[in-house]
Amino acid sequence: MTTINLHELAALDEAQRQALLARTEADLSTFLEPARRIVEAVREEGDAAIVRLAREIDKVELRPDGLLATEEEFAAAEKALEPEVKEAILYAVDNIRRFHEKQVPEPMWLEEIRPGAFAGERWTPISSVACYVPRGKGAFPSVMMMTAVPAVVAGVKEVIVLTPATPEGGIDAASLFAAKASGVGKVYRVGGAVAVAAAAFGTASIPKVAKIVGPGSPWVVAAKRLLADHIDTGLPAGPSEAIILADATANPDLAALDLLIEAEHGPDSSAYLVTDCREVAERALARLPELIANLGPQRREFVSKVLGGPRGGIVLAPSWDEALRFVNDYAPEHLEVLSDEPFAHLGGITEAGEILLGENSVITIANFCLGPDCVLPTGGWARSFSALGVYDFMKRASIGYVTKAGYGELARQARVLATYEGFEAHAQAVSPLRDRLAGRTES
Ligand SMILES: NC(=O)c1ccc[n+]([C@@H]2O[C@H](COP(=O)([O-])OP(=O)(O)OC[C@H]3O[C@@H](n4cnc5c(N)ncnc54)[C@H](O)[C@@H]3O)[C@@H](O)[C@H]2O)c1
Ligand SMILES: N[C@H](CO)Cc1c[nH]c[nH+]1
Ligand SMILES: [Zn+2]
Repeated sequence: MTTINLHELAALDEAQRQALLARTEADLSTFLEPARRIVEAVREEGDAAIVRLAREIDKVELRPDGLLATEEEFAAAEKALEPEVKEAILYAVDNIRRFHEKQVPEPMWLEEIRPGAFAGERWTPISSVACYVPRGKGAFPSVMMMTAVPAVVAGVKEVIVLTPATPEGGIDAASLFAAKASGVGKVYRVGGAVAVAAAAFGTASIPKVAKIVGPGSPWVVAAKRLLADHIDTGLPAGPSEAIILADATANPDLAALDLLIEAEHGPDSSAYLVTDCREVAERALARLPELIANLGPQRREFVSKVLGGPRGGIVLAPSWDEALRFVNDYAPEHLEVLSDEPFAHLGGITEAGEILLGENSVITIANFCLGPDCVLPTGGWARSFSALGVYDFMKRASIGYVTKAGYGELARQARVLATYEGFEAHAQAVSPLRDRLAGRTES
């Protein structure tokens, strides 16, 4: 029998409230040291370490020259999959592509900021990126699509995928099919901290890349933290988390149903139903046991651990403002707003990776096929990071152009500031000496 937490916010002191806001990623202490040993092994031994660590950690036999998925494996995956799974993947890829194509910025803009002073920006794709697709507590063709599609839309030349092998040494069939549908052909069987290190340093068979994106277990998160000086590790995406925010008009049964969605990812996930309505809280609480009983043993164990543990359950706020304050302090990865008037609440929500409005906008739909990316900042990082998108696969260069006519005024102002900061060469470069060296009359 699962015990589900009912936290009455008004009865908590500040320390107890802060404890509810904490996430698994806040304490990586048990992962960092072993992850450091893994990273060093991959740096020193390359593919040999990948094979050895796959055997030791994942109990799977790999060949150093067999890490890359073959054409035969892609073909076999396509053959093995049920038509309805392939159709759903193609449908999702289409929506995800449509959404991300909307994000593509103008390649360049240039404005005349002052007479003769032009300034702007040019966007170009990052040259090489690794998409990490988890496969520990389940396969994630969804993450394959959500990472690969924006990379391809952005125009990244070298997109590779890193994903743990199946226990038989293969690669999940739907993930392979999704890679191909997304426009990516290089999929390597390597996972966890090993994969992050391989992307950072490169090995004989895996190319070193400029950036790694994609969510993962604390092993992946720990390795990214250790390797942040070697590779761009992008937005922090760790164990999944969600808040269902429900007002008095919400259907409590749906609130209970949707609370289980992200809680089932694993015991390290976080999930809260936040409401200011006691009736919604109590009716959802009463409904949960039967919904949990519908799940298989593993998912039942995960949701029970989350909803009865330190990072889950129902939060009853003394007012709607307090409910909103809790949500904004938490900065959830996924936020589902259950209300007859969900748009009325949008203005009060300032910190969330994804905001899904109303009872039809179910987290499940957004996780798989609505279009926006399901790779989102966790651990409170939604305060400053955004959902994965085309921008994560591109960078901007500032562009400047000063005409002969514009030069004089800009040079005068710059010389004053350079002199104030004590930069003599800076000042000299825009002094009358420049005019003489350029063979023109003083400006
Ligand atoms: N934030 C997001 O956008 C998002 C999206 C999807 C999934 N997720 C999260 O990603 C995570 C996926 O985790 P997962 O476990 O399913 O897959 P994973 O691929 O991230 O982790 C499995 C790998 O971790 C490594 N590992 C496992 N045990 C280890 C040990 N004892 N020592 C060293 N390495 C070890 C292994 O290499 C293994 O292959 C989940 O927490 C899920 O909630 C987040
Ligand atoms: N909820 C995950 C992001 O936190 C995405 C996902 C994919 N499959 C199931 N869920
Ligand atoms: Zn999910």
